[in-house]
Order: sequence, then C-alpha cells, then structure tokens
Amino acid sequence: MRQAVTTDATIEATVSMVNRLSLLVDLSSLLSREVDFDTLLRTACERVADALGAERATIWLVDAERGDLVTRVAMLPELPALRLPLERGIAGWVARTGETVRIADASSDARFDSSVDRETGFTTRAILAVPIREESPDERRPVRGVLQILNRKVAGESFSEEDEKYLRALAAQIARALSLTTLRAADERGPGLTLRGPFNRIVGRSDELRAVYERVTLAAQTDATVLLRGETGTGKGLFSRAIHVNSARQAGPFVTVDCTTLPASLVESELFGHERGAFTGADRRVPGKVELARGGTLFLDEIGDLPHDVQGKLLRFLQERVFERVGGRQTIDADVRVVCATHQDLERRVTEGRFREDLYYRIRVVEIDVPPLRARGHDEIDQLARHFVDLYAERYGRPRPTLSEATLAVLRAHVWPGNVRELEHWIESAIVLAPDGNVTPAHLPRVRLGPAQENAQRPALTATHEGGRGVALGLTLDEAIRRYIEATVEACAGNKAEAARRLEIGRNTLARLLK
Ligand SMILES: Nc1ncnc2c1ncn2[C@@H]1O[C@H](COP(=O)(O)OP(=O)(O)OP(=O)(O)O)[C@@H](O)[C@H]1O
Repeated sequence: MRQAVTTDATIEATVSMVNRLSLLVDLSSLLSREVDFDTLLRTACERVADALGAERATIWLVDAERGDLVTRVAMLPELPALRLPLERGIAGWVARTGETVRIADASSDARFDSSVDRETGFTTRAILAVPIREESPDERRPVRGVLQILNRKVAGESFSEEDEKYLRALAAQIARALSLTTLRAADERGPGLTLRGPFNRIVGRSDELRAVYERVTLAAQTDATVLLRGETGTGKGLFSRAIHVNSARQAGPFVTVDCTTLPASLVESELFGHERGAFTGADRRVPGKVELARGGTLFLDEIGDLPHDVQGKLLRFLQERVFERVGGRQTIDADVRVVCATHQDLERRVTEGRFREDLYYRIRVVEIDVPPLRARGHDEIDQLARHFVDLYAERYGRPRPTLSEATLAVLRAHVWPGNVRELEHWIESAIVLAPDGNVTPAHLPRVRLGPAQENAQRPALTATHEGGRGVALGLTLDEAIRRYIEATVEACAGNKAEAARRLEIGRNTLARLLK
C-alpha cells in the first residue's frame, strides 16, 4: 500500500516536471508564432496557471507613461483592464524593487492591497510574484512587468522554492517577447510603420495589400470610426486588431462583438449591458461590451447583421458617445474607438431598408477595402502558403515541408472563394496528411462547391504571360479573348503596342477586341 502511494507520488512529480519543461519549450514557440498580442498573453497566462497548479495567473505590464501597472489578462474575460499604481500592492512592490515575493498568506503581509480582490470578487491567499525582465547578469535592467500567480489549487498548499525558479524562467521568456513588441511599437509610431512582426504577423507585399497597410496606418493615428470591407476570410479581423495595436489605445482592451452569432434579442444587452431585472433571468447588472472596451477599441464584426432596432442605439452612441444599459435610466459615457467589418453589400441593405442610412454614413468615416486573395497575385499566394507551412509544421511537430512546383501551381490556379482562411485550412490539412513533409497536390483538399460557385471555380486555363492571374473557363469566347488581351496589356505594364506585338496582332485589332 505504502509502496503504491510512493509510486503514484513519483509518477505525479514526473508528470508535473515533464509538463513544466514542455511549457518552457511551448511558451517560446507560442511567443514566436502567435499573431495577436492579447491572445498571446491570455494563452501564456492560462498555461502558466495550469503548469503551476495555480488558481490564477496574471501578467502585469509597467505603463511607464502613466506610472502604473496594467493588465488585460487577469483570466477574467468579463473584466476590462485593471490598473494598479506602482506604489500599491505586491505587484507594485515587485515592479519597483525587482525582487521576488513568495508568501503563503497575503492578508498578513502589509504590502498586500486588497482593492483588486474587491474589484474582481477573488480571494487571494498565496502569492508568488516575479519581475519580468530580460535575464542578464546586469540586475539593473528595467523591469517591464510582473508575472504573478495566486493560490495553489490544492487547498492549504503554498508555492515552493522550485515554483519560484520555474516562474522566473518563464518571466525571462516573456520579457524577451515584450522587448520585441516595445521596439516595434516605437518603430510603428514613426512614418515607416510596418505591420509585420511576431505579434501581428500579417503576410503580404502585393500593391493591393500595401494600399490596405497605408490606410490602416493612417486610421490608427486617429480615433476615427473605420469600416473594413471585404469577402469572408480576407483578414478583416486581423486588420481590425492591427488598427488597435498600432493606435494610442494599444494598452487598452480590444473587444469583439460578432453581430452574426448573437440572437437578435441579445444583441442590445451584449453591446450596452443590462440592469438587474431588465428581463427574465437578468438577476444581476451586467456591463456591455461597450463598457468593457472603455479606453480601447470595440470591433463590431459583420455589422450588416446588426438588428434594425439596435442600429439606432449604436448611432446615438457613435454620435454622442453615451448610452443606457437595457432596463436602465442612467446615461453612461464611454471613451471607445469603433471599428466595424462587413462582407455584405451595405448599400443594397440600405436600399432594402434593412440598414439605416444615417448609421451607414456614420460608420464609413474611413473605409478600407481588403482585397480578395485572387486579386493579390501569385507571389502573395506563395508567400502565404509558406507562412502557413511554417506555422502548422511547428504546431503539429511535423518536418517543415517544401511545396512542390506542382502543388504551388494548384494553389495559384485556385480561385479562393474562402480567401486566406481557405488557404490556411488547405495547408493545415496538407501538413497533417503528409507526415514525411512531402506535400504534393494529392494532399490538397478536393474542391467541392455548390453550383453557384462552379463557374467562378474553373481556373484551369491559365494565361501564359508573366504576372497573369489566369482566365476562368466557362466564359464566352469573346469574353475570354477580351480578358486574355487585358491580362496581356497588364503584363506589359499598360503598353498596348507591346501587348499587340506579343499577341502578333495589329494595334487596331487589339483596340477592337478590347471593346
Ligand atoms: N495577410 C494575412 N497574413 C497572415 N494570416 C492571415 C492574413 N489574412 C488572413 N489571415 C488569417 O486568415 C484567417 C482569416 O482571417 P480573418 O478572420 O481576419 O478574416 P475575416 O475577413 O475577418 O473573415 P470573416 O469575414 O469570415 O470574419 C485568420 O486565421 C487570419 O489569421
């Protein structure tokens, strides 16, 4: 019996050790590949709490300008950012002194500040908090933040010296990632802003995408309302975050509302919150997403689906920045920047009376068209494919495959109705299905489409000139000739004489066929 207990304990200790080591490896790969900074921090916190058997993990970041600590990742999604003055609390003390704090009973420590517990409704018992700063013999490196874990899940246990060493190693990794972002944030305020980087890895250098970067950059410098338009999967969500992380609001929350997935009856309370007793089942006051986005950015995805009666309330909020919670009389204000996205024909919805015209004008202060993937050229398809190959090979622990020419040819010829998201799924599935790293066209999904998409999806006839984007089959001969000539003119940089020469026809014939 005794023997069995010892064995179990040994196994448990080994499993815990393996988990911890794999988290160290895992965290560094997470830090190098995660596209979005908020998600990165949140995931890092969840994993740290898990590996250390803690009830909660928090990454506090030093906001040097305001002289306080801020966190958006308290593992409480319903809460906005928490701020803590540097002179208060254990985290403040660690940030100021750069020293580690490990205590079993927070309430008996004079440095402990219970105000955060009051705000979150959490009861802190044990605390382990370490400074986030790059590891170096030079202890004077600036402290960028504090990594803190609270309460062992096993009641009565506190954190050990070994936990402390381990948490310090994790904090050093986070520090390295943060120094990258800070450098980038400084760069990005300058005129030559680049949206590429480990935390906001938007891939693509086509002229079409550069035009988007330019608008995103300009929009990010202001609080103007933005409308992102484009087909599904083109990256509207990614660009909305890019606007946020490149704006002065980057330290504030980024809150998303997907207007499609919510039942119409819940959209208003989701956006503006409700008071206790506002409707059956409303047993407490709940803040809306607008309130949670205070100081940051509110992203309204698929705005075209916003129910008509909520459109008026949103319009008022956009005009006056005030609103009332459902069932409430108090007028509340919120400093929030709004970014919207849609794949729909909003003009048509306005004509049909399904979208308010006044709201339509209000949201399109800055309009950004995100181009479909098929309009971005072959180079961009290759580049994105390689990006996703790296991403998924690493995620699934597969050897990094090379894409054969035949595979690239299939990718280039596809019309991509699902855009970048579809390409991402194709590559993910190929990586899974080709464990030896040898991806061939056989590993790509078979295209299965409904009849409506079939015509658009027949790109087998490909223009042979440089830079051509392919000519779809299923066209009339006249239309195919016209498109082929247009593509040739485009490949000749608009030089019609050169295009006519290559096509071995006269300039007049070319002009006539183009009509
Ligand atoms: N330029 C890009 N570089 C890297 N990844 C991209 C790029 N564009 C899109 N993606 C990836 O493609 C997927 C779809 O992007 P996203 O969700 O932003 O598209 P969307 O236009 O908002 O789609 P929907 O309209 O369906 O919501 C995401 O996984 C995103 O990370």
